[in-house]
Amino acid sequence: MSENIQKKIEDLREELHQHNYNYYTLDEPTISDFEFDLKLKELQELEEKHPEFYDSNSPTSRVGGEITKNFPTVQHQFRMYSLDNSYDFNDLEDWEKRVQKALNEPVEFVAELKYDGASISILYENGKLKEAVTRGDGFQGDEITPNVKTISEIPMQLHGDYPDRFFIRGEIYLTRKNFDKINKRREEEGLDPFMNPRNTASGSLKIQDSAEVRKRGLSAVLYQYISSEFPAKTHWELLQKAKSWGFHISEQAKLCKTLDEVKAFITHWDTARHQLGFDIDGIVIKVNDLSQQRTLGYTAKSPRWAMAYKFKAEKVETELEKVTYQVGRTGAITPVANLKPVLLAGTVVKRASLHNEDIIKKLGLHEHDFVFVEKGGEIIPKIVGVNLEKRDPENPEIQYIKTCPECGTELVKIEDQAIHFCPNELHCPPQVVGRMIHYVSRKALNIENLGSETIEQLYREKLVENPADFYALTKEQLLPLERMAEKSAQNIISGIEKSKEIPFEKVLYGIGIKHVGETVAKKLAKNFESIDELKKATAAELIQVEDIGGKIAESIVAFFENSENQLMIERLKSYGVQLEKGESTNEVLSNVLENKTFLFTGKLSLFTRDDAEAMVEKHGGKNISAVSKNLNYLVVGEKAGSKLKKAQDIGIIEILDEQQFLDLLGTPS
Ligand SMILES: NC(=O)c1ccc[n+]([C@@H]2O[C@H](COP(=O)([O-])OP(=O)(O)OC[C@H]3O[C@@H](n4cnc5c(N)ncnc54)[C@H](O)[C@@H]3O)[C@@H](O)[C@H]2O)c1
Ligand SMILES: [Zn+2]
Repeated sequence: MSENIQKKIEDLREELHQHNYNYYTLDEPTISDFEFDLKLKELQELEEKHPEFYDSNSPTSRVGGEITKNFPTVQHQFRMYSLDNSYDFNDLEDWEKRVQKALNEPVEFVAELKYDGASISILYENGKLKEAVTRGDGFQGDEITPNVKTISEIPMQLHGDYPDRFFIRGEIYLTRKNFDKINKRREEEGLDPFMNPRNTASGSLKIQDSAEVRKRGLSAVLYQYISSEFPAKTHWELLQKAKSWGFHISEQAKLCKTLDEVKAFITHWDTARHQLGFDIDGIVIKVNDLSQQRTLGYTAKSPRWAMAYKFKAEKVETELEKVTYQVGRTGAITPVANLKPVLLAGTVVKRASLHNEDIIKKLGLHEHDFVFVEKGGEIIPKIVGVNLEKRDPENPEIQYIKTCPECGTELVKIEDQAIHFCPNELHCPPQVVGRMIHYVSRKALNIENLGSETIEQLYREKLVENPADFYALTKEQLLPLERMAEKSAQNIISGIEKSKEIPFEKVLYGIGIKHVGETVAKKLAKNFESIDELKKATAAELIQVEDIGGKIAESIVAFFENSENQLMIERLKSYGVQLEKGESTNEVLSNVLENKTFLFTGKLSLFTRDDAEAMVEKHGGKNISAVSKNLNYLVVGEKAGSKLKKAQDIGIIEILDEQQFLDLLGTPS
């Protein structure tokens, strides 16, 4: 019996650890927050009943995030906690009773919107933004100051009578408008859209290049002042002060004298939230008086003086009109449920994604079923169940299609993948267009002004069918297209012309050989002088190249065996596209670093990481991505964190500062 319970507890812990990792580190949760919270609660109850299985590492007693290897690690001077959750008024009333009992005096609350983003702690010294750190595991976080400085709502310089040194905490989030913008751009570049604003905001903060972060257009709201001394007696006053120093605080925060006022606030925002331009996942209720907060204190994971009330995802019932199938630009088939329009979470929903055949089978969908639709963390709502009572027994089960709805080719299903594909890569219309969109995208041939809509039009007019056709286009052919002005036509033509200067490795990525992404293309370009050399290589030879496995090798061979691809390559060559290595890619300055491996960590000030890595290569060395016994040199900038520690532990790795690295190259700085 107790063995069973122990196993159950351990399984739940393991499962929740995995979900934490998906959510906080990968920014790609696989279950809804509600489901996550249910499991956490189940674990909590089991642990309470069985204290013999206590573990301080359990997801019930730790904040779920972690630090990453990509930024300097900073210890939090004041620990960052999570919040206790409640999903109904009963839980909330229980919390209030506990608070009243502990304090035994009147209590006021502040109710605030619970912004759905990523938490941040920012240190200000003498009115200047000094350092911004993520919550991490609550004890230490990633120092991401340059990224946070790109957010215009976070002041670099305060005004008014601010204290000399304090921390301010808040949430970094994305407005729905900026989220849509990002996804529109991704779509134009042929990339998959991001799932939801929360995960995108959190993921954006982890980008290494702050110029790229700036483009994301993040927002911030600040909601907690922390220091060893407080310039006020209540949380509410602190918020007003923070505002006077220049911080963006939530306009909707409300001082509530009673729990009833709090409940009214919650009820109001449960529906009004859909009119906000950003996502909130609940309401946070805090005890206003700071000395009362101190009396209440903290549990292992959360303050006792605060409680989150989380909104449940709204669920509605509607009729399934029919299932249609979309063919993506990579040939992947997505089944889509077309629904009788219904109002859900403030928007009219007509479609829901069904993802793949397995999901349809799992739901056991029949034609014209009445289905339950929910809007969880995802952009597209999802079908979560069927109302069997309303099913007409005459209606047959949904049969998944066997052939491509766009080109009629028989679909294939790749082993251990749930998804069906149309294998007709070269002639299935969405795939043909997808390939051309990929060719012009920023990381490939970077042909500006040639967007996906224009490419679709050109394809419809039968002016282009593969990337080589771009080079035969004339301005006269472009001008009759819808919404095409003289100037934009000219820009497209010059953009195409300019792409002839794009280096070989990018062209190699752009021509769209399956499984050849940016990194593989770079590796190939390094090992083969020209496309002709690459074409001659056998699968066995290709596998000799670092990072090229059997799957990639076979795909490369198959690409060049195809006569249409051969023709396209010859045409690209005749137009002057770079199909062999230019001088810049293999520029060698010396071989002083031959057989030596390098890794850079911390904040570099003499050069950027990209430049440093390029220098290593130009002098015959190699960059590797992790600290291990195979590493010869770790070059450390300011605030190096876990990598430095690990290198010191291994003991045999030479640790250099930036100047010592330059000395090694014999380059005067
Ligand atoms: N779906 C999954 O796989 C998965 C995995 C892990 C966690 N989660 C979700 O994340 C939650 C746990 O995350 P958490 O520990 O960040 O807790 P939380 O999100 O429930 O609450 C704490 C956080 O709320 C934020 N917040 C927003 N507005 C605030 C305000 N006005 N005042 C104070 N804080 C405010 C802060 O960032 C704070 O750290 C779970 O409830 C779960 O729903 C989901
Ligand atoms: Zn097809």
